[in-house]
Amino acid sequence: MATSTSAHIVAAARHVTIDDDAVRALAQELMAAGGVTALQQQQSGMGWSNCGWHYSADAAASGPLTCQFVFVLDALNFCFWPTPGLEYEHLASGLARALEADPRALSAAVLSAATPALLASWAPGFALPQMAERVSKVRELGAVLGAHFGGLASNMVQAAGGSAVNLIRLITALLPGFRDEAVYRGSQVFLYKRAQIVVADLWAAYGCRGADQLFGFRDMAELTMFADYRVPQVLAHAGALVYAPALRQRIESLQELPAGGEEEVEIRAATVQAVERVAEAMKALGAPLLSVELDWLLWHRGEASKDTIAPHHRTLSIFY
Ligand SMILES: Nc1nc2c(c(CN[C@H]3C=C[C@H](O)[C@@H]3O)cn2[C@@H]2O[C@H](COP(=O)(O)O)[C@@H](O)[C@H]2O)c(=O)[nH]1
Repeated sequence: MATSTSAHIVAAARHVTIDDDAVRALAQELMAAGGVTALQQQQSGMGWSNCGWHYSADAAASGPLTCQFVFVLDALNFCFWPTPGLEYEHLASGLARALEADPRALSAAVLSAATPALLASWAPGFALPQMAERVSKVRELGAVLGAHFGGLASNMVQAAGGSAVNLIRLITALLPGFRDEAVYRGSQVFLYKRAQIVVADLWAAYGCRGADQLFGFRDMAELTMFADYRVPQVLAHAGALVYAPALRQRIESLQELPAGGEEEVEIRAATVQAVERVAEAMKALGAPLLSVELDWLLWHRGEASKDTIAPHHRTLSIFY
């Protein structure tokens, strides 16, 4: 769904285009840089090591805590940029420390009664932007897990029966905070960044299993990349995304783009499409990667270069 609706937008876009020569060049560069092997390294570590988090014991035993952690983390995995220096990994490591201190730290009861003080304790030293919004996202998650799944996100995952698409449908049906949708010139577009990243992070955290195992999925190939603000920054730097001069000027002068506006939706849709095309180009070069795997490669690349390349777009979002 995310792929098809974003394709229509790219065809009609006025502010963003995709440069297919740059797409091919980026694919070649990723191949030359050992993209696939770096990915395999990431896949084993999956960046979890960069959160200083040691729940591999729980994940190896197919425990429920890793799953609970991922759902809470990705319910909050948006819009860090308003707080200088705040990054995803600060929240990830803060949540991990909370769990290590008390395995009940992310129970549905605790989540349902979340307060700004509790969330602040998950990112010590940083003022989380949009705190009221973040508290409501955590309370929403706690209430739904308590009402429908015995308090455990792992029960929600089991209800999806090994299908990533079913899990995304469950998440977006029950948790309004994950309904990352827009109306672009009268047509509905589904981006579902956090709903998809929950599934991909679960898959990675439990060791990229097949559908025959708990926390495994048979249809990860159906997912798109996660339309955030870091990957478009990497694609624009590579010339794969080309912004109209007026838009480029707004982004480079750090002017905010309104959420749901034409420019923001075109950036996100073109990012989804451009990554699909890079994946196609890498497949043609002999490196068949899932869009989610290519996403991680590009995201980690963005983390490494974010302060040296042109700035990312700034939208005060709750979706990414
Ligand atoms: N497309 C995509 N966007 C991702 C992620 C992640 C973290 N996942 C990795 C972490 C451990 C595992 O290795 C996962 O792979 C965060 N974001 C988004 O980036 C944005 C910037 O965040 P920062 O630079 O912190 O401020 C923000 O919108 C945030 O929502 C991803 O993987 N892909």
